[in-house]
Amino acid sequence: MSEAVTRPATTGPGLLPSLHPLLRDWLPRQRWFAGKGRPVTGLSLVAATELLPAGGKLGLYHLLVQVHQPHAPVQATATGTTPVPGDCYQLLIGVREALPPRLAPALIGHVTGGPLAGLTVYEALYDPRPAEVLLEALRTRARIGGLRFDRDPHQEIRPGLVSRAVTAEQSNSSVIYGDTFILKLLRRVVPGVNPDLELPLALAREGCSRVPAPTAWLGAELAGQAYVLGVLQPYVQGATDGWELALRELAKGEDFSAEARSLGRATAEVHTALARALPTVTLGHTQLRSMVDGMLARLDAAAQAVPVLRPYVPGLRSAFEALADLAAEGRTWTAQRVHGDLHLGQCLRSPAGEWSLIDFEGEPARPLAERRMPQPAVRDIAGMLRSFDYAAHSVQPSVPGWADHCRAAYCSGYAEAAGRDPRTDPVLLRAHETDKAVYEVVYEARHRPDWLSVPLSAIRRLASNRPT
Ligand SMILES: Nc1ncnc2c1ncn2[C@@H]1O[C@H](COP(=O)(O)OP(=O)(O)O)[C@@H](O)[C@H]1O
Ligand SMILES: O=P(O)(O)O[C@H]1O[C@H](CO)[C@@H](O[C@H]2O[C@H](CO)[C@@H](O)[C@H](O)[C@H]2O)[C@H](O)[C@H]1O
Repeated sequence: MSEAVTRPATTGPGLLPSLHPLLRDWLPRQRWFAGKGRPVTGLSLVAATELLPAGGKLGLYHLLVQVHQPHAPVQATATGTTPVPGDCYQLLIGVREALPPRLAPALIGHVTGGPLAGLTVYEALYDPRPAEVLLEALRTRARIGGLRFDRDPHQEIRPGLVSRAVTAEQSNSSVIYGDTFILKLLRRVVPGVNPDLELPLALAREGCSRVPAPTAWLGAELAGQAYVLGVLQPYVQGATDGWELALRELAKGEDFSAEARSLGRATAEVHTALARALPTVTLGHTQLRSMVDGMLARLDAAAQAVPVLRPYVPGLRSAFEALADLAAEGRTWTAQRVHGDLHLGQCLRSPAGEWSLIDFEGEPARPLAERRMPQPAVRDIAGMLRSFDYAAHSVQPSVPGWADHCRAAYCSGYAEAAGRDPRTDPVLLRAHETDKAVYEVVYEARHRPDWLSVPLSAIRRLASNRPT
């Protein structure tokens, strides 16, 4: 194993003031920027680490930048609504005299003053040389300034793997190395244990092969708090994600239920391994009441933010109250760690037909503590059921019964592997599907307004308690 490399931090005095106007304009335009719709009034530098000095042909800075926005967003949490301070984002900034044409889409701007005056700054992750610097730091378990690069001592990283960008729509940013590894750099970062690393590591310890085992990771220690900043994992070569595959089959009018059934089995295997690896709890009346209160609070916050939801609020509330009623009668449920944002896009099918699950970050907008709480496994099942519905509603002409067949097959596959069928608890399932559809309404209103009609059609069904 190679020795850990330690280099001092260089925080580049005056760095942020010179980048400030450029980043202020550039940040809100990024797909992963979570504070869309509110002006950026200022930025502050949380940490800056020089990875390559700007004096050379290419300068490279790792930055953690806090973004100030007016009216701190109010987020619905399990217990109600909580104001959130300015979000902190991870940036990898390259500095060159001029950008080669292939990097034109990565341009952030030209610096006019300060230590970088006259230079061009750009988003460096998709430039092979900076991406190589990150891989090499992971490979050698480097310590650079406050950054900590680490890796599983049992997994080797070959030096010199060539990088390429992931072009998919993402909440974070990823780069692929030689079709061997994929590195995800988290964009909006928060202190604490991140489930995107925590759960795959726990699953690897359990010997669960449905989730790529983390090879290496990077983090930082800031003001006594640990941050996870990125995870490197094996790249599933030639994989197609479930969303793409489902749309392909839909376009041909083909049934997808055999795949849905194996996805159900894969989900159940992951849940079983998670329940073995990490603590489970029993949810009684008090815990259920607080879970339902969280769902109600998220619904209220969603209806405030997206007015078109308002007529459905009474019907949607009844889905949640029905669950609280069962708890009041003495029913209990088991809760465990779950994926938290499972949908077809989080499922990868290898050319051999094996399904893997990825992206255990949970719903990015939720507080970390909430994402790490044990929850009924049906939360993930509800996410997948919603996803079949999404796929069916996103094509024209629609294929009658397609989503219903997938949903039924998925539940059957789950039951085969887990020994329990989620359909035997319809009240729990409806409440979670409703919570997910409410989340999707907010997500689409914020990120893809053209898609709003997709979750809204489910909202109408769930509010009137109609079957699919
Ligand atoms: N292990 C992997 N093998 C192959 N492709 C992957 C792997 N992990 C992620 N991907 C690809 O990268 C995309 C983004 O990954 P994901 O973890 O979902 O990021 P985000 O949190 O930004 O949404 C996925 O949709 C998938 O296409
Ligand atoms: O990017 P993430 O994987 O973190 O998830 C977010 O974006 C998803 C869309 O890219 C969003 O998923 C919704 O749309 C999907 C189709 O594009 C659909 O399959 C999902 O069922 C639906 O929820 C997800 O909710 C959001 O957290």
